[in-house]
Amino acid sequence: MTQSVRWIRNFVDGEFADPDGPGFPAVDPATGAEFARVHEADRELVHRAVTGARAALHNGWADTPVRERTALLRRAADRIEARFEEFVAAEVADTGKPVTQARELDVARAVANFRTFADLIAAAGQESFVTDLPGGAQALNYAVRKPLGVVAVIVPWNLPLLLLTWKVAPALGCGNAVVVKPSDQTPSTATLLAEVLAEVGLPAGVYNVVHGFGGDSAGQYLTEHPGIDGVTFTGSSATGTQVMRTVAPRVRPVSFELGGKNAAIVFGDADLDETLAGLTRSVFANTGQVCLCTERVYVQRSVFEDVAAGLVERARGLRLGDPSAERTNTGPLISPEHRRKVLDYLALAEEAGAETLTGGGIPELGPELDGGSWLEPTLWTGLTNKDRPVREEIFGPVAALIPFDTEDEAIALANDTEYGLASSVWTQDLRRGHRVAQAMHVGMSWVNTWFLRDLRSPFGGMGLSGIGREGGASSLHFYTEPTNVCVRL
Ligand SMILES: NC(=O)C1=CN([C@@H]2O[C@H](COP(=O)(O)OP(=O)(O)OC[C@H]3O[C@@H](n4cnc5c(N)ncnc54)[C@H](O)[C@@H]3O)[C@@H](O)[C@H]2O)C=CC1
Ligand SMILES: O=C(O)/C=C/C=C(\O)C(=O)O
Repeated sequence: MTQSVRWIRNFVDGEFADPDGPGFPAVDPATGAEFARVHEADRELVHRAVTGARAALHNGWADTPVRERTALLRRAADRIEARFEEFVAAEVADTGKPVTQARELDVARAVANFRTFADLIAAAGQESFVTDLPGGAQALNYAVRKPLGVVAVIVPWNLPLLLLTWKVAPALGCGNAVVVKPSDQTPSTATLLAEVLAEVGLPAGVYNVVHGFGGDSAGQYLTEHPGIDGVTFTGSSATGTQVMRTVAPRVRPVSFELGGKNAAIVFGDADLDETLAGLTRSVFANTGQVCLCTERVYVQRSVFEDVAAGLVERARGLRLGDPSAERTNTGPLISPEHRRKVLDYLALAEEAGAETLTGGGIPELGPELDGGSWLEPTLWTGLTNKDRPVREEIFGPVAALIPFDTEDEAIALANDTEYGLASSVWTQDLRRGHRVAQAMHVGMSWVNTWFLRDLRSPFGGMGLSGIGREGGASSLHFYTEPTNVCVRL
């Protein structure tokens, strides 16, 4: 008896569309096994999603009272909690990430994203100014914030649900309709979210999902569509550039969170244990596939050997293996293609004369995981800022350790990059911590911690790392357009 195929479907105008082609495979990166087929949206389906979104705005969603929209966000959070383990299982199947991480980071953050933006939007006020005029008269200026409109939400595969809800929650809360294009590699949780949002009463057409690839597929069809009013995108800098070109003729606003080549600076006075624990997270979390991950570790010469030895020990202690096992804390890379890219950087590092302190190869994890995209956590010394593995985003469980002598030298080395996303500074001298953190040419600068998030704070990068910020008031600004009203009193 042939088993029936499990389909991951597009959600358009309040309904799951029936698959009408061969689709493409959904593959478990831990094993390499196909577990479902994904319905690739064609141009016509993307068009239906965008026009359905526009109709939903006109049919009342954009004018729904804020208290109803925020109540809906809260119900969505409750419903994700009720279906928590389904979301965890879907995220683990798509990414191969450890189940513990999916629970503690990815799905927990999805709930927090909905609740935080419900709170923020419910409490948001509006700008107003009283303007003094000659002769004692006055005018009142106030800005009314309106939804941006139909927002294209394009997200990558590394933190699929976290990044999706980070954008969808404020977008919906501000009264927009969205068309979501998840990565072809991680289609499941966006689809599950469609079920949840329908269950909690979101009107048809307000949330749409179109599956597919980038160029010549759903991503391009969506960004080319004249009916979208803005794009929020997280992914590579190269794709960000492409999206920007596509929307430029129609002058649509973009919010881009792109790549990083993030530095950590470790001073001689840093608490060694705390620093090693922090660096282990910042280099290897999610197998190095977080835009915030550290790939350059600058260490003051006096503690270089201790930091290198300690980090090697901790890297070797990471537990790669079956993602569903509670003890596993490190998963595979997302795909064979991505592992090929990371392996190419390993070869480049060797050519540049790097010493590999640990890792550098493909681990043997047993026959069940042989088809997965596994890679050993890897640390190098002997590279400089001139070498490509120290200049280009690798997006894997790898970092270069580089010594420095003075604070000024550390700042110069860390800022010697075209990216500008995140940094971390490790020191017990808090004056220095503030000073160096502020000198970093980045959007997010941590001191004695990493990836500690307050969702009210601005998040994003400069240079090749992006345009604009999301989080807190920054999200509310991106997902709305102000109309300033000036009344002569
Ligand atoms: N948050 C981050 O900083 C991320 C960085 N990356 C980096 O990007 C590299 C490539 O990974 P990809 O998955 O190819 O990332 P990507 O940036 O190409 O893809 C991200 C999203 O954009 C879509 N997309 C791609 N081309 C598009 C186009 N022309 N128009 C509209 N949408 C488009 C994709 O389908 C996906 O949903 C990785 O090796 C990594 O270095 C990848 C994922 C996240
Ligand atoms: O905490 C967040 O909102 C986002 C974290 C990570 C990314 O944006 C990323 O890896 O792209």
